[in-house]
Amino acid sequence: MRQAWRVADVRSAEEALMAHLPAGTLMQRAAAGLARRCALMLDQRVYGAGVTLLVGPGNNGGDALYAGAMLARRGASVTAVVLDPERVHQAGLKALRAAGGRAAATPPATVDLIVDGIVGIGAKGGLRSGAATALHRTLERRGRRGQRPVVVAVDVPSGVDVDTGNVEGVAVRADVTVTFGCLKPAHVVGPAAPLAGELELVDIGLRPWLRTDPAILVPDRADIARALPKHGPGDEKYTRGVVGIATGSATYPGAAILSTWGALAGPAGLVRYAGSAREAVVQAHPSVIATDRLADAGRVQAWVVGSGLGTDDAAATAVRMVLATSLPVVLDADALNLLVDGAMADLMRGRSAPMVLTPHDREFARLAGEEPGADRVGAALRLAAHTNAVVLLKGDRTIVATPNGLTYANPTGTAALATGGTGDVLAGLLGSLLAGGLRPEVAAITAAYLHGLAGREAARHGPVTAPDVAAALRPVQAALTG
Ligand SMILES: NC(=O)C1=CN([C@@H]2O[C@H](COP(=O)(O)OP(=O)(O)OC[C@H]3O[C@@H](n4cnc5c(N)ncnc54)[C@H](O)[C@@H]3O)[C@@H](O)[C@H]2O)[C@@H](O)CC1
Ligand SMILES: Nc1ncnc2c1ncn2[C@@H]1O[C@H](COP(=O)(O)OP(=O)(O)O)[C@@H](O)[C@H]1O
Ligand SMILES: [K+]
Repeated sequence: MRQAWRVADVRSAEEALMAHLPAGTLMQRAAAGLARRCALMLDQRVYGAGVTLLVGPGNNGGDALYAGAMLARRGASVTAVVLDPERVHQAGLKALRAAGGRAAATPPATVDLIVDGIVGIGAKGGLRSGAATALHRTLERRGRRGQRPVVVAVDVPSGVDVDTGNVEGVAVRADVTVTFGCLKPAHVVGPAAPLAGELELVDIGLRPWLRTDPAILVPDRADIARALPKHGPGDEKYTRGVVGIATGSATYPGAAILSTWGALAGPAGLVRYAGSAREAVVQAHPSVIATDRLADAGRVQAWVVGSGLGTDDAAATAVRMVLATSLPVVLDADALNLLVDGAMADLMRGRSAPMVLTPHDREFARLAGEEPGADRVGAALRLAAHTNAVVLLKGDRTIVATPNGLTYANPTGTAALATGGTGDVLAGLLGSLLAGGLRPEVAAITAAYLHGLAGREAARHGPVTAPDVAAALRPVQAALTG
């Protein structure tokens, strides 16, 4: 599990660590890691390479200057575009000059590599106009072979909000971000996350000094493989768990087919369907046991209710019946819209069994009374605390937040999933994982992770539809569990 810490926690840890080290040690460690990655980005052809440092007024600029000095010593032609000469890191600039580098007001003609040292964890808002102009000008330059310059961001891509991952205004889009000590939220959530490009974490000895809980957890393949239930010779369908699906309708049978499809790709031993799309579901999935009425559905270990259900009386009755059980529940799409009703919301808040709400931004706004806004993690945590449910807030980097303050971010998102019906597949899979006995937050992040992998897998074969995503869920799990 990768972990991200907020700026205040990083600063406290840095202070504690620095008290034990000679001045400047941390910056030297950071710069060495940065220079090593820059050389790699130049395919180790450092001699003669055109390197432009964009240098802001703080320590982020200092990192860039020391790394630039190391590259200059290896024969690179290094130019520092200093944005605020009065506040530049003087010792760093001196080191660069001593190594044969130079400072200039504008970038040189040839730029193979841009080092973004404009601003790091001291950033406020989007890039200011001077920095934005220097960035754009440098990006217009070309390298020795006429190629566009590679962009390496120092710590974070400049211009992003480090604690929330929000981006307002101009920000750097990096090919690689070399960060120090630990990841920060902007690397893993919000519109900032894709701007970081590939992430490299340089160990500067900070980890033992990070004494607070991380703000965000990011699972990797091994975490997800571990979380998936293992089946053995003693298992039969009921021990694996049964998932009940109350989605879709005669008007929207597709939602029912897609959510049962997602459920069938999960660990549950049996999928039951209850609703007015019964015939269509059985035709599409012969292994599903289907009834018209929820009351006749039989025993399950978890329910999925919502997508394609509509918001009429029958839909409200289905949601109420599911909420009245003491089973884990996934509330998706129309179920979320019905929760806006006060009595229904009270019913939800009064439950003690696990619940997962799976809103996209508009559903979130209806439920919470406002859009998730700039701080998506904060917004998801507030809704989770208010509803006493795990909240899976969909997006490019889907967030899972728990009522007791834990946050996960999914790293496998892909824009290929931004197509009708993929959310239904996700809800079904999530229900199957709940029925399989996973804790709700683990089920939620596991579902999001697998769903993202399936989206990526489906996209390898062309434009993606929701059935493609459902069909890819099994092969991606097979690849994951080996
Ligand atoms: N503190 C430490 O021990 C270490 C810090 N390191 C580096 O130091 C950085 C933090 O340095 P600082 O605290 O000096 O802060 P920064 O270098 O991130 O920012 C400093 C200044 O940038 C300007 N600025 C803020 N927002 C801006 C914007 N949107 N557009 C243009 N300019 C803006 C402000 O004048 C601000 O004071 C880290 O990100 C990392 O790169 C590393 O050297 C590792 C060790
Ligand atoms: N721009 C995007 N990039 C990556 N993933 C996205 C994007 N937009 C939506 N998604 C994902 O696609 C899925 C869409 O779900 P949802 O909005 O409920 O669609 P539907 O109701 O059509 O099934 C979610 O898993 C969401 O995280
Ligand atoms: K930066």
